[in-house]
Amino acid sequence: MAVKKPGGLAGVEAGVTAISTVGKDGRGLTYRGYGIEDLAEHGSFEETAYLLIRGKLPNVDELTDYRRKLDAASRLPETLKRILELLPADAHPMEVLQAGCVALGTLEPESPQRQAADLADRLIALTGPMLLHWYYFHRGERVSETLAVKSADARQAVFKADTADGLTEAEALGGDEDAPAASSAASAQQPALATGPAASAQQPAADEDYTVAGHFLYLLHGKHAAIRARRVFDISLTLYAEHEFNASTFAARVTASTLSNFYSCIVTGIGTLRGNLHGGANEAVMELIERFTTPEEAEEATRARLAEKQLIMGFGHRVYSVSDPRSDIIKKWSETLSFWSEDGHLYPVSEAVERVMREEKGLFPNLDFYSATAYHFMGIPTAMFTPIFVIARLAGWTAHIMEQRRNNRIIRPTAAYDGPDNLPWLELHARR
Ligand SMILES: CC(=O)SCCNC(=O)CCNC(=O)[C@H](O)C(C)(C)COP(=O)(O)OP(=O)(O)OC[C@H]1O[C@@H](n2cnc3c(N)ncnc32)[C@H](O)[C@@H]1OP(=O)(O)O
Ligand SMILES: O=C([O-])CC(=O)C(=O)O
Repeated sequence: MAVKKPGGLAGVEAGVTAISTVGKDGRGLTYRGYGIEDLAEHGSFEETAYLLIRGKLPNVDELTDYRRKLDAASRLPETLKRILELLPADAHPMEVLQAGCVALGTLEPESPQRQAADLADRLIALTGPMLLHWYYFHRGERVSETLAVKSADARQAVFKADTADGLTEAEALGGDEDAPAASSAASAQQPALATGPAASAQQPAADEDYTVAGHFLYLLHGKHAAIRARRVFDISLTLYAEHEFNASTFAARVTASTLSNFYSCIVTGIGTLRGNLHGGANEAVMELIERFTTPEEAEEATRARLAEKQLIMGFGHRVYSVSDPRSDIIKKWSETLSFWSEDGHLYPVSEAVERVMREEKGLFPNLDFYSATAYHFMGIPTAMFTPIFVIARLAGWTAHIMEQRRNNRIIRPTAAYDGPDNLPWLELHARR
């Protein structure tokens, strides 16, 4: 008998939400009524996280306070550092985050004084430092201690550089560094950088210049990153922040529906995000495309893989049928970053894979596809791509956990049984 393809709950309306809409007309995405294009172009990740968790965009004072709060929350407790240091160097980074999250839950448990929104802020601020502390500890450094001291000065310098009068576009795009590797193409095709945290007219005072994106890149590289990298990283966090009833969010809601605690919901989310059909796809994309040096090679290999019925990671989507609007945004930024990267050829290589997927399968790239090269061009190790997704999605998970708790009923569907029936009892000695 042929095995039926599982339904995977496709098309099933499994609940109600006021947090986001995905795939209206096959392509749209909104967070609490705001279009993803506006959030990515005009907003920052901190504004997005605030919006998702607190239900409204922050005003100037609220944003200043929120950045200050996240900055203060980004210091790792000593006990947590020691726990992270005990984890093996070859542990999976997503398990490091799960372990870190569980450990934090024992050190700073949920309570009436420490509720979901505050715990989410703490985790959003602390997930990057947790990952990088573990990562650098095994390379002989205790990064979060040394760099936390330096970072206050660095942030001042970054702020002054970003807002200084007379900064040319090229200087602003290049931050404190180099010229692009392919400058003529770069100046012709860069998306505008005039908005967002670096250039916003409402930029808070220098000591509130903390951003999750800037802090992560600073801790990773040990120096402040170019403005363009901080901006693109920030945009990617906004794009990754929320996506309705995707698998990890739904899993977190299932955990919330049993009245479990906040940390357990988040650990569920991290475990579900890890798989290659979901968040793990951005790493799988990188592992594939970095094998190719030319578009022709990529095209040939993609066709061969499709002929073998292999999946090409970073393509397709359960809900979008026309395109993933987040992909259009991150694709442009990946191209821009490619001009400054020694590995810039990976952008035309990616385009070649996209071309074949459209031609052969009618499939479009999802957010994970061009995020991979965007992160790679920023010098981020591939193993950190999915953990970065966690930092962003903490905002969406939290919004959903809070929503589930506000109007809860345990999530417990039924299954159609197709196993054996009416078997006679077998005594122990009679079993084979
Ligand atoms: C941020 C995110 O998490 S986005 C998702 C990231 N995941 C990936 O990129 C993994 C690759 N993509 C996939 O596996 C799927 O498209 C998913 C998991 C995203 C969606 O899965 P589903 O909605 O169940 O789609 P389904 O698997 O039924 O695909 C429909 C058809 O397209 C094919 N298809 C879908 N995606 C791909 C792909 N990436 N490569 C090749 N073929 C594909 C399927 O094989 C299937 O073909 P069939 O009808 O001949 O069996
Ligand atoms: O919605 C989904 O199934 C997967 C996705 O794109 C996301 O979680 O961002």
